[in-house]
Amino acid sequence: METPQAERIAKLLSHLGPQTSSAGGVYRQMSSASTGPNLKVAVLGAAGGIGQPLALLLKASPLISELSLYDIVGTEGVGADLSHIDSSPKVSSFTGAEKLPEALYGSSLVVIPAGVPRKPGMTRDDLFNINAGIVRDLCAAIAKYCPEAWVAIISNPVNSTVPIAAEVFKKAGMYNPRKLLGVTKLDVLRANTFVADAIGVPPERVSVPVIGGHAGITILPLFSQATPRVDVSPETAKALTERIQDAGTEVVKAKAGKGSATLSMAYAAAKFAESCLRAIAGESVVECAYVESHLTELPFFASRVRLNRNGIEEYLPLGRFNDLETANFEALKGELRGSIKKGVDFISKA
Ligand SMILES: NC(=O)c1ccc[n+]([C@@H]2O[C@H](COP(=O)([O-])OP(=O)(O)OC[C@H]3O[C@@H](n4cnc5c(N)ncnc54)[C@H](O)[C@@H]3O)[C@@H](O)[C@H]2O)c1
Ligand SMILES: O=C(O)C[C@H](O)C(=O)O
Repeated sequence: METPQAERIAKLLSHLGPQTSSAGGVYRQMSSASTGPNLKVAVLGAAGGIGQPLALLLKASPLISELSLYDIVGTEGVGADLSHIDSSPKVSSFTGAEKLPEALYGSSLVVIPAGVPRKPGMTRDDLFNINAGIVRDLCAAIAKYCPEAWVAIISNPVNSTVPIAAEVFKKAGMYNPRKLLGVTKLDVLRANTFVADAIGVPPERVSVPVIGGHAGITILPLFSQATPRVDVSPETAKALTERIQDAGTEVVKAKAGKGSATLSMAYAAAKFAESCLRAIAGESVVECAYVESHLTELPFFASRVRLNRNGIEEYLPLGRFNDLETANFEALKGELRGSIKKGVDFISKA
């Protein structure tokens, strides 16, 4: 049952996000679970382009008791602003490394959008030199101060930053691969949107699994497993695949030096976080995520996973590929393997 307060928030903010095929818009989903547990969620990089709208969306979640905002600069202003919204989550703000332990302590879920974004002409891998160290240090703190937390990584290059996190956690002796998730949800939202346009149905009704990784050709949408049925020519399927693979670059170009996707990413991350919180609360939830995996010969791979209170409960089979998907699957392996190795080596050879 929705509480009046949650209902108000849902109404006030519902214009910001469309309904989804699975269970309604992000606010509606959050409100409908208003009787859920009290959970602390930490956002690391909370004052950034993704962090701020993500924090706003999470402030509307009745599943959250404390929204802990952390950044190396400017967190207090964001926190003060959000704290005036009359929704349940209590906002706490922490700036600077010395405040990180307090920001993390007691968290059930840590979402990490900290790090630099791309500028036109860059690949996600070009961010490695800066973001690898940021993710390493944040994960070392998570290992110390909230080792039981679920960790959702947004910082690019995701194909490498998730293996980095895994290695840091292994070194700390607390690694649980079932609770470490690379956020690839934006690829799913994009696939749903572009396919909906192509087949002439509302995007809310479309669900396209996207597997592989989160960079260029490693992003592999599976139209053959979409609902509703995607009946398009091979040429259209190829063009759609390429648009989904290049969608991040499309936004980087359009922002012309002012960063990469922030608003769509915040929306995707809020929905993803909500799925994690629902799972922590005991629901069974299916999401696509980039995780340590044995479904392929690659040690990390994005696929559909079923989440429950312990993290990943089940790695859903990849299913049958059509010819285009088979070719794309073969094509992505080299790049993804290289990105994983680069992340692992960054920690193990340090
Ligand atoms: N996974 C995805 O689908 C996806 C989508 C979009 C962007 N991204 C990535 O997310 C990251 C953030 O993008 P953005 O647009 O929000 O960038 P941004 O520069 O606007 O914000 C990043 C924030 O991180 C903070 N930060 C830097 N170092 C930090 C540290 N050590 N600890 C805590 N915070 C720190 C900065 O102060 C800043 O506020 C980028 O790496 C970008 O490529 C991923
Ligand atoms: O493209 C980027 O650099 C950001 C993000 O990974 C995206 O897919 O939008």
